[in-house]
Amino acid sequence: MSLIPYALTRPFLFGMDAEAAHELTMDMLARGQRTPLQWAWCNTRVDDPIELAGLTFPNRVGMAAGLDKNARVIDALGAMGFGFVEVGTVTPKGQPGNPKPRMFRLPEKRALINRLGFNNEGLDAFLRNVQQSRFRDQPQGRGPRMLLGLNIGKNASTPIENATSDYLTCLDGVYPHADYVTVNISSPNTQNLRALQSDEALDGLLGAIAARREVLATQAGKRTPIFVKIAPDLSEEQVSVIAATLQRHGMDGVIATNTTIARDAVKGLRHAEETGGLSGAPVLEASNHVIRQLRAALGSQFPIIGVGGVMSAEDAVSKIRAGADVVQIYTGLIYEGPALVTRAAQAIKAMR
Ligand SMILES: Cc1cc2nc3c(=O)[nH]c(=O)nc-3n(C[C@H](O)[C@H](O)[C@H](O)COP(=O)(O)O)c2cc1C
Repeated sequence: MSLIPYALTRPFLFGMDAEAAHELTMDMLARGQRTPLQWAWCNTRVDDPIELAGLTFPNRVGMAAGLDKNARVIDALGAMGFGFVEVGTVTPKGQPGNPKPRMFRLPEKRALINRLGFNNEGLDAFLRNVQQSRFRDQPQGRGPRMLLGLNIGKNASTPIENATSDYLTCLDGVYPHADYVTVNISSPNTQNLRALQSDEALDGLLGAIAARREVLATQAGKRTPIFVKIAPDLSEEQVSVIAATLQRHGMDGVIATNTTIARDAVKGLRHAEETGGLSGAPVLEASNHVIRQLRAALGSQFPIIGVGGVMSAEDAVSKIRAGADVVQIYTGLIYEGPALVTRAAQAIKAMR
């Protein structure tokens, strides 16, 4: 168990602007990781291994993308007991993202709205950080190690017609270093990005990615699984077309879902009308609905990573019941702290 209860830390962090609190926490995690300070937030990793997409996940709770966009604190997050940690979204070149303020708390609904816009230091810095992480050095004989997912996107300045080229640049870079790669086509904060989820665009993008993966697999001598991350704001028709396209191109899994642009659940609240993606409790049902549709369309064997609104152990269980094989958390970590990781992983383990 961690030494400092999050109940003591949270009021301090919530007293600050949301992005400033994020930056402060990231700096603290970066300084403390791989040192005795890590005891402040570490949890024993729940041992509940599962085979998925040819990988052994040590348990079924992961860190969702977007918290650690530059892959700075992989080891700190690993110490929280996650079975897998996804970092990024990284873009080929560094970029500042949207003007601040661009991250808002809606505490009445345990939610966040963000329009960060893939602020990150770019692929080279990202890969240097990934290579400095030490989580793969875990001694043998202590169960399967944590897995690392690397999440890729496109620069804001790249016209959408050239998006494929950005994804391929990132894929080339991250491929040898990833346990899995996530193709993020569902952020609401990069203009037209979500249009890549539509039939022809998706077909073209995934065709190119699948072809490049064959080349990379030969070069690297390993076949790295590729997951595709989708939005919750899709019709049933769109979900079924996406499901068929993923299978046609031999993708290894789907991550459902990203943040939502819907606001019905938060109407009237302070910040509710801010532009961006809404995450946390209000997105749980919408995400679970997409997961149920995906499971029906994809059959029982296709890997589904469920994400969106996991704020409690019960929410994590609801995602598995909806058809997810494993789950990820972002906003729940902000509201509940690292102890949620263990609680969720234990509750899922108890379902067996
Ligand atoms: C501040 C913030 C930044 C995010 N950045 C990314 C990102 O860069 N790439 C990505 O794939 N998802 C990103 N996400 C989406 C999360 O990974 C997740 O899919 C979404 O927030 C729903 O999960 P949650 O309700 O547990 O937060 C971000 C979410 C938040 C709150």
